[in-house]
Amino acid sequence: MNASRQHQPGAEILRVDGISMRFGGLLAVDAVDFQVQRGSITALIGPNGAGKTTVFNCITGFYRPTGGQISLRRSDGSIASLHRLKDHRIARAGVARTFQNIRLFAGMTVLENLLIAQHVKLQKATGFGIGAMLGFPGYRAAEAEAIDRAVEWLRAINLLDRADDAAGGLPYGAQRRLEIARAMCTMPALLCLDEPAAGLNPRESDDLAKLLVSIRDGTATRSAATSILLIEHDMGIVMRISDHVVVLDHGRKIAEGTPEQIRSDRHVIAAYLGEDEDAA
Ligand SMILES: Nc1ncnc2c1ncn2[C@@H]1O[C@H](COP(=O)(O)OP(=O)(O)OP(=O)(O)O)[C@@H](O)[C@H]1O
Repeated sequence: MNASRQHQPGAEILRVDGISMRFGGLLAVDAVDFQVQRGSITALIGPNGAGKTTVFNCITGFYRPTGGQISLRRSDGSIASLHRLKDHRIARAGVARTFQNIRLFAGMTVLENLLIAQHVKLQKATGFGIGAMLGFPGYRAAEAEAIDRAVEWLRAINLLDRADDAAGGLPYGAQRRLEIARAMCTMPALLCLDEPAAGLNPRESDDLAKLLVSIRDGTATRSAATSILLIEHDMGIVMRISDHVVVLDHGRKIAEGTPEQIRSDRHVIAAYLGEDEDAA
């Protein structure tokens, strides 16, 4: 599968401008810039401790960056300044994420996990009022839509036959796919995935790669094509599905480009081999 595509310059959905994050005396992220093009898969890679998760946490509002700006350009052209928003507002602005460790509601069913992800949309349908309890038509319509969307995603991740099973009882690879489906049920403009292939066997990794490409292209369900930013250590997946790769080392961006460019970049090779660059 050669998933890489060309993109129009300036069609970015996310712009990260010089963000820095300091923890006491440690500058974990140092003036990092990059963009995510609309309809692309962008991978953030780098050795352990490079600052990838910290950048993610700044984008998704878990940390407020010490410096710099993060802007999300929505499809209507409006811009959300993510560095100024709290995490729940960032989610509402159209950014969904998954975590390194699976965070499903293990005791709830597979279907319930996908419905609960949509509670904000359901609340909105009744103006965050009592309409849900009274069964107002607006709420009923939104509820039917939420179920349809959940079923579509269950089909896309091959878990329709497990809809009523407890999420915690699914095999690990299926739980990872369910997490992604749960994030997609919020209909994000940008999907941020933190090490989605961690712990997967080769077949599960292959399924994941196909799922991510179909999310990018909008062919997984009837929902729109969705831009993806992912942190991933599995270089097989990164090189196979990414349109653009950004490489961090010691909190700084050391390279970016297509998978082919990154594969042969001497700074990247040196960082992964742990060599002193001057000696490389
Ligand atoms: N909350 C925090 N408080 C203090 N230091 C932190 C905090 N979070 C991260 N760090 C430090 O910031 C640096 C970057 O960590 P980060 O987790 O962002 O790296 P990473 O590239 O995601 O690494 P990995 O691939 O191992 O997950 C590390 O030195 C880490 O110890």
